[in-house]
Amino acid sequence: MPRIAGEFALIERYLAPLSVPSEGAFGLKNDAAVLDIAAGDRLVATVDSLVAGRHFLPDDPPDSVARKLLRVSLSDLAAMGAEPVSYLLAASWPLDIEEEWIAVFCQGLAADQATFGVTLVGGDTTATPGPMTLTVTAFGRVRGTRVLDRASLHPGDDLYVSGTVGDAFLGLRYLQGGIDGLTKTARERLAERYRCPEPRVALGQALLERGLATAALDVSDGLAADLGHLLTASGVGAVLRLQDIPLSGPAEEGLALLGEPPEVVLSGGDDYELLFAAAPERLAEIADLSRELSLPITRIGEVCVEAGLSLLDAEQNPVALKSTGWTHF
Ligand SMILES: Nc1ncnc2c1ncn2[C@@H]1O[C@H](COP(=O)(O)OP(=O)(O)OP(=O)(O)O)[C@@H](O)[C@H]1O
Ligand SMILES: Cc1ncc(C[n+]2csc(CCOP(=O)(O)O)c2C)c(N)n1
Ligand SMILES: [Mg+2]
Ligand SMILES: [Mg+2]
Ligand SMILES: [Mg+2]
Repeated sequence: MPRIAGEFALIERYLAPLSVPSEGAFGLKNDAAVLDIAAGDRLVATVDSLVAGRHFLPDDPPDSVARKLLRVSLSDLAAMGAEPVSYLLAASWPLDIEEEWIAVFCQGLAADQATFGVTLVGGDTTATPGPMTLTVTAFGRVRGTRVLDRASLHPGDDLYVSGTVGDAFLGLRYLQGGIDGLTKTARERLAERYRCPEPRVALGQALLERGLATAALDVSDGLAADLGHLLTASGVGAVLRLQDIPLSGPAEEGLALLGEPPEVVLSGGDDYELLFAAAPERLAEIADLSRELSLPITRIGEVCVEAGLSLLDAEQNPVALKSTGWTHF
């Protein structure tokens, strides 16, 4: 007895309703989607896959898996300064998946489509004998020719990060049974930050529109590793001040219970915060933007001429990192 009514019944029942706002999706009944793009705009495209057991936990709630899936791609659009528009979904469902799982997964997509103003325009459905693998290709737009990129850092630029760092990493450690004694508030907050990142879409667009950032990216692998990508792209180095790295209360609680030093948050990853550089004279405008968006934006260091990343503690002593971030191989 198949657990699923059938491939096309699945598409029609759960996925086609998500495509309704887009004429070019043809109700998910055509060979491909047709995307409108206004004269003078440019399309920004990004793709990321999430694999069960590798990017999310197999028992994570299906609606939060959907939201994380969409949000990690929206975070890449944010890092480019783009406005999210639409997305494709390629889903490889395990052979024994329950239809109810997919129904709740699609409710998560619907909720985030409303939150971020995006529409499903197409995709692909397969079954797999392996772990669930979900891929979103997201499309965004920018007006004109400029985007935020990774390669325009200048020595003397300030480095900033949005939000707080390390919550998702500590959330994963907690969900894997690795932190005992967290308060209920901290447990909920850290788990939520792991399961459902907040793509900084408004921040990315504002940085681009106001010409504030000289380079930007979103932190997925780990702040230190991702900063390394920025530095390499521009052929410069950076100094980071450990005491300025923004930590949430729950993250401080988690670190204290683990007995681990604060610098572990720099390599944890899954933050999906924006890391960007700006000329020192833009400091006040960045503070204004932070207030406008009700989003902390913290200055954590400076770009320098000497290559490499140097991390300093409160006494200006160098701190060595055991790892800079996540890599798959
Ligand atoms: N298989 C691939 N084919 C083509 N380009 C790829 C492939 N894998 C990665 N890239 C490109 O390499 C660059 C770095 O990819 P990466 O996945 O690290 O970026 P990201 O999506 O910002 O980070 P993350 O995947 O950790 O969220 C991107 O420009 C991406 O498009
Ligand atoms: C169950 C589980 N174990 C480990 C991690 C940590 N992790 C996996 S991939 C990745 C970088 C971003 O992915 P990618 O580079 O593939 O886009 C990170 C930080 C997790 N999220 N879930
Ligand atoms: Mg990627
Ligand atoms: Mg990215
Ligand atoms: Mg990565």
